[in-house]
Amino acid sequence: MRSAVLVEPTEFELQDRPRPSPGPDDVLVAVRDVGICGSDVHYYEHGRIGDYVVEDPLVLGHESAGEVVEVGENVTDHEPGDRVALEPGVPCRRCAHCKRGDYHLCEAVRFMATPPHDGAFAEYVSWPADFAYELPDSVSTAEGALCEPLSVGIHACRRGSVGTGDTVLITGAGPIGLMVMEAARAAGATDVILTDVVEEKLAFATERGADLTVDVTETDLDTAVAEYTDGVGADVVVEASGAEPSIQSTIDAVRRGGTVVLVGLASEAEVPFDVLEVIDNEIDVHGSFRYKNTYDAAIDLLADGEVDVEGIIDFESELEDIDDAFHRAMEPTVVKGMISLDS
Ligand SMILES: NC(=O)C1=CN([C@@H]2O[C@H](COP(=O)(O)OP(=O)(O)OC[C@H]3O[C@@H](n4cnc5c(N)ncnc54)[C@H](O)[C@@H]3O)[C@@H](O)[C@H]2O)C=CC1
Ligand SMILES: CC(=O)[C@H](N)C(=O)O
Repeated sequence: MRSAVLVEPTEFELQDRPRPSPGPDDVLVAVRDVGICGSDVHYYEHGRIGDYVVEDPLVLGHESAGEVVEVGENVTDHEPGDRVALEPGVPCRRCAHCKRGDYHLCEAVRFMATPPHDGAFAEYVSWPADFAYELPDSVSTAEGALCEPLSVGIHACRRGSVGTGDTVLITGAGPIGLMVMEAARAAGATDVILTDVVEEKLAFATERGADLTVDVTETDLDTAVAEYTDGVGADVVVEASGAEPSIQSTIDAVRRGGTVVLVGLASEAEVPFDVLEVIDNEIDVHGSFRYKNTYDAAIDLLADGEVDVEGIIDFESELEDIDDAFHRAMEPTVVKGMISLDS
């Protein structure tokens, strides 16, 4: 089968690898659509993210969906022809975190495209059947693939308890910030503010329904949020840029008693944070790591037309053009590139 393998930083090789055989509890999926995530681009450029280092050739891609072509002998809930979205992190199912339901925090998780585990830029993937979610006819496989970043958005909104009538400030209008906006709207937020440092990203956020956008290179965020909320502050702030000044700004922009959710990964682990403001204003600060139990919700929201994920796709490329696709994905105004496979 055709596989795009990262053999060195900035070097993909198209290899012919053996087609995997599904284990007894697995489905074999013919991959149809895979999103290019910022983390794929980071591995491509630098060969590592923090402690995760690409030491051996690696297949990238963890936002994927396709068609089931074979099922293992124990699989009863899928059959060939089903179209499925693949949840990319499979936990051990036995550790304390898994047993208490926090399977996304499993330290032995096998997460696609995180070294040493291969991802989905390949013709076929064999995957545990219970981490393959059937797509209804109305949901495309491109949308199925984008259930992954949408899941990050849903989990972040759950972590922030976003609810009806809330004003939500999202810092960073990349794919994750935009998916947080979709999830926040679906959770009942009535006012959504997005920030960025790239004008085109903010224009796109406005097109997609942001009530207010703030270019933080030109406008003071505190002042803009205070004006919009009559001096109260945002109910929930979701940080989705990873930029240090943006992380720091969350504390001033949230209302007293409000919630800050940190999603963006800072390039340095230590970011100075005003602890006294957190205490004085009784601000809840939550980390948000990937997601758990979000795929069913994501698919239902897509099927009901409650969220739009396909609108963030800038371009689709074939597996053979993956090098070009990664270069396009690096352009600052591009939100989402996809790799599509036909057979
Ligand atoms: N916690 C988790 O489970 C996950 C975290 N992430 C992280 O979330 C962040 C966002 O992911 P993507 O949208 O894919 O990244 P991205 O890089 O495509 O988007 C980030 C956006 O933030 C903007 N930005 C940069 N500096 C800013 C500032 N000072 N204020 C406001 N906006 C600023 C950029 O122009 C860009 O549009 C990244 O740090 C990524 O690593 C992504 C997936 C899962
Ligand atoms: C941090 C990422 O972008 C990636 N989706 C992951 O969950 O590892």
